[in-house]
Amino acid sequence: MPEPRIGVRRGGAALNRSSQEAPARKYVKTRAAVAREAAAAAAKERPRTRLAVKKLKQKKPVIVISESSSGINRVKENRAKEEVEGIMGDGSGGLSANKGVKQDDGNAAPFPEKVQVGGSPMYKIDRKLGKGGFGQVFVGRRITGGNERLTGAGATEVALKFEHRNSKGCNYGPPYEWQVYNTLGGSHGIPKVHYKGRQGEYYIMVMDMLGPSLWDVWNSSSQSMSAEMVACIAVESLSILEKMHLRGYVHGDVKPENFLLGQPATPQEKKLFLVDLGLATKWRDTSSGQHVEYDQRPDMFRGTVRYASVHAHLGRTASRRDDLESLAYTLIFLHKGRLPWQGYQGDNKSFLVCKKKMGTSPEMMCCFCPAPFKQFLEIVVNMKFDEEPNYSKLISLFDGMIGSNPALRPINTEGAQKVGQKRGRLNLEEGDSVPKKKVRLGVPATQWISIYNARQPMKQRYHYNVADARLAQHVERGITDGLLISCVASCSNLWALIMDAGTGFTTQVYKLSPSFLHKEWIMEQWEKNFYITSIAGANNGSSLVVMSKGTQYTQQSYKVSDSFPFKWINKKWKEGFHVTSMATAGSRWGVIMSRNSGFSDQVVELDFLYPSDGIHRRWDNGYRITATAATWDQAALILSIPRRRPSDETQETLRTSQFPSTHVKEKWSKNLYLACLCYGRTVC
Ligand SMILES: Nc1ncnc2c1ncn2[C@@H]1O[C@H](COP(=O)(O)OP(=O)(O)OP(=O)(O)O)[C@@H](O)[C@H]1O
Repeated sequence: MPEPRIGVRRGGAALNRSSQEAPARKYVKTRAAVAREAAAAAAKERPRTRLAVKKLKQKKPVIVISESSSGINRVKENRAKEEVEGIMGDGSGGLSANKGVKQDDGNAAPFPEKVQVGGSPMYKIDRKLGKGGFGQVFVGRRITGGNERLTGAGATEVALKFEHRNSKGCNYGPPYEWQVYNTLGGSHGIPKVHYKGRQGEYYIMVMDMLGPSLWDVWNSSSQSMSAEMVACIAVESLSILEKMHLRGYVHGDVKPENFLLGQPATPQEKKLFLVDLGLATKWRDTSSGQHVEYDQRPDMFRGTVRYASVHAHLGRTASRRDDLESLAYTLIFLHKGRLPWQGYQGDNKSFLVCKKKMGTSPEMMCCFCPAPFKQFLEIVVNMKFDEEPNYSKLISLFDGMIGSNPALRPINTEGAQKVGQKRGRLNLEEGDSVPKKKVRLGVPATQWISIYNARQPMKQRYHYNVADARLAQHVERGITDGLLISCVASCSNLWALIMDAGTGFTTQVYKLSPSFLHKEWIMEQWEKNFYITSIAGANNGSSLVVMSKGTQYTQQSYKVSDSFPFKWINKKWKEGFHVTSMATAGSRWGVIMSRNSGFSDQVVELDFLYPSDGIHRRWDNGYRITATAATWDQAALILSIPRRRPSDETQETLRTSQFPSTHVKEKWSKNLYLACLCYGRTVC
């Protein structure tokens, strides 16, 4: 069966080494970054749905500790009851897909017998051509007007795409897809829409009638396609995508079901078309001509799980690279007949598929495929968010696999031929003088991630490989020397402890406990006006929680869950909370959010490897890393904009296989101090 898709209509280069040490990543403010910050500041004046940070009245606190089945909170105001939020251990958030948006209109209003919309001829509805998650497509046989033509507005047979007016895609009027067809319809490889309008309960689009989809062809040819056939598909689909991208759109749902051939026994039968523009989005802003801004919302998935790019799974803003990654999976599927992540089921299917995509090296994925498949996959999965694809080069990869006589090719490749003639084919080595770092190695590795901030000179101390029994003596010695704990972490069930003189806290308590996290103790301390300032969890499930007095927090809430709790974080952001600490214990996440955190905005970077590209983009927009945590599978970084900007915004990151003891000393000599620390997945 074709793979269902999920979606709502309308809508860094990491390491090229396994567990070796990574060089320092440094934020240096360039002129371009300053300009981008100014643009971002201007953009902030526009309404944003992202964060609505309400300023709370700073009343004299009345402590109410509230607990319900839904969460653990410390409320420092008289508004306790309405503030109780969060579910401990419900596993919400993470990579959960945006389910339930597809409408099965099985029991919707009956389809009319005849259709006439937007000045079209009258059509009688004939056989069904196909059904997707949003619409149903029928043959429309013209019964008035027109002439005996096979194609065009007066064609005797057209395709009629129906979408029920109550379907999710039509909440705000006609389907969003109509708008996209207005711009793209009739351009190379996109069918033309001749008429559209509403009739009764349905929005109806009258378009060129096409033939079978590539999925149909694959299915009726013993579920495999020859390398030459797939190479032709690659060449032509790349030229279709190139033209679509040139017009500022990404398709967003590239898959075999959405590539249709022309009608059989017509001159179009070997021509390739791309349909279903309902998930298309703009990668380029029409008025400014600028690339759209980067963002990641890990709970936002649009597309079809089997073919979606990893970035789409992770909720990153769609860009040209995503169509190409989906095309790579489409081509491999058509040739090999299977993708390694088929067969996953259940609630966390999207997470498991994404993990498998990340964990399968291009070599593994393309074994038994001709070399261009691997080369293509490698190029597209290593592309940056706003990188312009080198379409000619990508087409060139497959060119050599295709017979030289165009008339004998199983698929027309006219579009690509034109592109090729115009530009001339590129030498494959061209532009490859600087080898790109590969992000997907298929060799997972865990490392320390350490973050350093520029600060006034101060005393800082670190301890690592600390067993439970030795923790107290380190802490006590630190306290005697005027230091308090600023950060804790864990690796191999041993603790790492950072103590310094610059925390601003007045008093501190901490608790080692066999559970993640010790609710009763936390609530007791909340009652005494302590707030959680640092947490760590060990693989054996134990935790170290540090709570302090003298913070600026006015309210605190925490959540423990089995997947990264983005949904909860997003909800708390809207209530004015920000993430102030984060940790993992095995595969569980623990996130602490506080009110009055001193941040004006916050974002998340979550990935199956260290998300270099995303971090650099956030840095350029004024964000700095303020919390990190990682499991064996994923690394998460919280980046925030402080309300009061420090005079020196320098931040550096390091990834090292050993605790970065010598590096820390080097950083100290440059007045850079450890600010966050975690151990977990950084390479995939
Ligand atoms: N112009 C056309 N000519 C012939 N068949 C078509 C045409 N457009 C669509 N179809 C058929 O109808 C099916 C559903 O169409 P389409 O993909 O546009 O609907 P959808 O509801 O948006 O699907 P999806 O669930 O993929 O979003 C296609 O897979 C194809 O088989």
